[in-house]
Amino acid sequence: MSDLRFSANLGFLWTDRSLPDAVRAAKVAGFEAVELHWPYETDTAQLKAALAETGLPVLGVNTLRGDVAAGEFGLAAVPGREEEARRYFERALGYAEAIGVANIHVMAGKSEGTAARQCFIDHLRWARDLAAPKGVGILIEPLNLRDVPGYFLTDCAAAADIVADCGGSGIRIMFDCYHMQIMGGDIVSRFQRFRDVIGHVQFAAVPDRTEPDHGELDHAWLLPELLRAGWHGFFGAEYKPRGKTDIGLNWMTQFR
Ligand SMILES: O=C(O)[C@H](O)C(=O)CO
Ligand SMILES: [Mg+2]
Repeated sequence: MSDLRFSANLGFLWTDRSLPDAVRAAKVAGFEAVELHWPYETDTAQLKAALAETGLPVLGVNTLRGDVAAGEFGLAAVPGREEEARRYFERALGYAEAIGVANIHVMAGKSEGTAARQCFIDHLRWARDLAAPKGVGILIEPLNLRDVPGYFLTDCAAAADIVADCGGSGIRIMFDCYHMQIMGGDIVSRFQRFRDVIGHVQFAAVPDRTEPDHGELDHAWLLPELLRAGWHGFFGAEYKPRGKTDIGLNWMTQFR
């Protein structure tokens, strides 16, 4: 593999296997890290064993979204839901400590306005102060409004302001090229502008969020360009395979 290091997002990849077996599959495919969405039903001992066996680090887990059937997508920026949001964070932190996870993605939820922003900031400060002594960082991710109408956080500038208002340390932006392209594009200059507060990068084809081998974004150009723009971390493959995950992995060969 070139200088690019890839992380397999197991919320989308190898979902036909148990999570421990998905970790093993990621290792065989050449990924150098994994990231999870909501692994909470998976036994931590079994997951830990697969991680130890493969040596893959876990870059992140998400806080729970709430009542998904009712359209909820996180609670951290939803006034009136503060206690539940804190319980979700504590659950994520407990799981992160049990298996060893670098970051928790705190999901903001659907809301708007100054009360929602203040609610999010209060939650993030509290969460960061709880997680930092345990060596766990916080990520916040602007999402696109086409997939998640009404989501509170949709824009890097707003996310960077929130990080600053939280005091700057321990909280970073998850820069997902898929969402960024849908919410205005200009990905490389946006990355450069917010580089100092970016803590993870993800990608997928736009517009269909499948393998990064077609569509609006030329990943063979974009990902090395982000390295040139100063990114030193992993690139999270957060796409929904068109078929079996293994069959769609040819996109990786262009980076070898
Ligand atoms: O959908 C995404 O891009 C996220 O990274 C996520 O974790 C859940 O929405
Ligand atoms: Mg993402």
